[in-house]
Amino acid sequence: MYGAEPAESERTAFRRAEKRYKLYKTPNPKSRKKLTHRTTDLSDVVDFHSILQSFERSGDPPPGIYGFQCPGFNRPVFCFADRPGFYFIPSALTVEEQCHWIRESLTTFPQPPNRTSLTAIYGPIADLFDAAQNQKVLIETKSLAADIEHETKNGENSLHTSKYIFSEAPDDARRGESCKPIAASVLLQKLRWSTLGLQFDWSKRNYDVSLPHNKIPDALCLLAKKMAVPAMSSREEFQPEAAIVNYFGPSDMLGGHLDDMEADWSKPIVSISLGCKAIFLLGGKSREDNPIAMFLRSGDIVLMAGQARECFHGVPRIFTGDEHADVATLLSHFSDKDNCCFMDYIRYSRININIRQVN
Ligand SMILES: O=C(O)CCC(=O)C(=O)O
Ligand SMILES: [Fe+2]
Repeated sequence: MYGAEPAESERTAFRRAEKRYKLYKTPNPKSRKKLTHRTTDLSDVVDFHSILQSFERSGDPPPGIYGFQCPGFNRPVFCFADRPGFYFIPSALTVEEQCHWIRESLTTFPQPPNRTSLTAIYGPIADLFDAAQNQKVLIETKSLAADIEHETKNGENSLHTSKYIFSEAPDDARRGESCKPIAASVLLQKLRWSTLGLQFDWSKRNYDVSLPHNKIPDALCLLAKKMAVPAMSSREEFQPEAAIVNYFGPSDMLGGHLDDMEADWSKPIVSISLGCKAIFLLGGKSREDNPIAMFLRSGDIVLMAGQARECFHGVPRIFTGDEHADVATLLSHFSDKDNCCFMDYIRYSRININIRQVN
């Protein structure tokens, strides 16, 4: 009672859970130089894949969880009794579909006019994944830089021009460059998000409808409409208008937050997991509520609608590497020569596509 105040970082139940599951590096007792990962107690993490297996065998879900069959779905959908509006659809996507959306997330989705986490620094840059695959480098070209300065001075819109381009060889690059070339592969590792459809402005935490954008791709729109059905009333259809694609590397995490910039919270956020396994924390309406921890694997889909839209949530942990990532089947689909670059990326990464109705 009279003990020291808890540190700021440990104040809330949500923060304590994040600390419990995040990746920690500790000194390796066997080697003075190397760091090792601290073992994490995963015994409280809900595993919907094993729940699905026993549910299909016996029809009995664990206490506090219920499963139901939704028309058009060949697998049951699960809910928590005390988190209305949250839906978990295990293995919603086939491995072929997962491969398709991983390819799209890396090649098409980061293309201008879609903005990415790199746009603020380099302007719109095209064909990042292709450039990384072909060992290209990003260079700043003096002539283009001068053009853009001229355009900007004349009040013209330079949203579609960038003074940075990818170049084949460092030798070529040296000619026009005014700063050090950056390997496309390094930039790809730094890619954290891209936005589709209506563009989300992270600095204002709002949708900026004045920014140029394309409509959400038709196939993604169709998938989201189909997957949203368990969370929609039978009279309404989900209308996807925006999507945020998150790219996670081995030590990345997404802190506890609410997604509250959409007008109608009765509509779900459709959230697709691809690549390495992760832990998802679903809190309550206060950061003081104890969050539920669950595994998210490639192909799982989560819906958050209604009351669940008011629940804090986050991703404190990604499991990379062959042992814990649960990506063996996925990797085997990418193992041929033409796809090995996707395999190299996804072995150590997770991608999340979350699709939203904004208005
Ligand atoms: O990565 C996830 O599974 C969740 C992503 C998320 O909550 C968000 O982008 O708002
Ligand atoms: Fe979110």
